[in-house]
Amino acid sequence: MEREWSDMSSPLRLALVQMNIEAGNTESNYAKMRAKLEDAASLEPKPDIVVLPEMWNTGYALTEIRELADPNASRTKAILSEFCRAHEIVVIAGSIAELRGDSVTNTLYIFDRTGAEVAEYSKIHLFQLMNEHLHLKAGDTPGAFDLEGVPAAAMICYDIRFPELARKLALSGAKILFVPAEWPHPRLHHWRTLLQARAIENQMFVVSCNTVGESGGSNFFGHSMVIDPWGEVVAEAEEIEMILVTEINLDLVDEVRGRIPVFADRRPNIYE
Ligand SMILES: O=C(O)CCC(=O)C(=O)O
Repeated sequence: MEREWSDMSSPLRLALVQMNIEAGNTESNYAKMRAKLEDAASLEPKPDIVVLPEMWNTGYALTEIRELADPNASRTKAILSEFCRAHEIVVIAGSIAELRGDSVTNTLYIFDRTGAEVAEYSKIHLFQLMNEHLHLKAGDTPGAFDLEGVPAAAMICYDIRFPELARKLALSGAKILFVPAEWPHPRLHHWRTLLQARAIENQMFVVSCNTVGESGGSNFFGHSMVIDPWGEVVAEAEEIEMILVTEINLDLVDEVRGRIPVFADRRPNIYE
């Protein structure tokens, strides 16, 4: 019998595609992504959700990003929607550089098992250290969405430095936070600590998918991670191209929230 997503007692099988991205070479990146998606779909057992990293279509080729970005995400949407429908898999489609009118956004799409687009989220906090603010347009809407009955949310890379955004998403009910990223050396310590902190303080699963290897002059360390609502690392990738596979049970969110009632104990009238 087909499993109901709203049946939280069933484990969810996750596959995180940690890959190297060739900055500026969209053809190579689309071809590689298609091959990795097929690899993920052929895993036994088949994953429920496949997660992709940040800006996988272009990498950080920011000075030529207008020419490279996918106009209205149409190429990306066609490929991913068809993949999801064919394999009955949900895809958290990392993010892509998308041309919208005169601007380029760093936008994440989510497709359900029928291939329907569930939600989109554009990165709210642009990373000045890598000049994102000079080339990209920031989003202004938090990424909360419903994944076939599961309250979920997304942030992109640098966004995880902003606990107030994660808290807002948790308060909206999110039990699982997806974080596509292109997070480079030397800040592995920040990456691991911030992801664990977001999981602990909000008592939710954090599922982060990073890129790996040299790209556009930066070195990305991988270490994609799945962290449970206690802050325990359920799975962590190495510094190589790989698909990180694991299972989670969303029941744990309610259990942890029941044991330490952080949300009930908040006193927002004092600090908000
Ligand atoms: O915050 C960081 O250290 C890395 C962020 C980043 O690389 C990004 O947002 O693309």
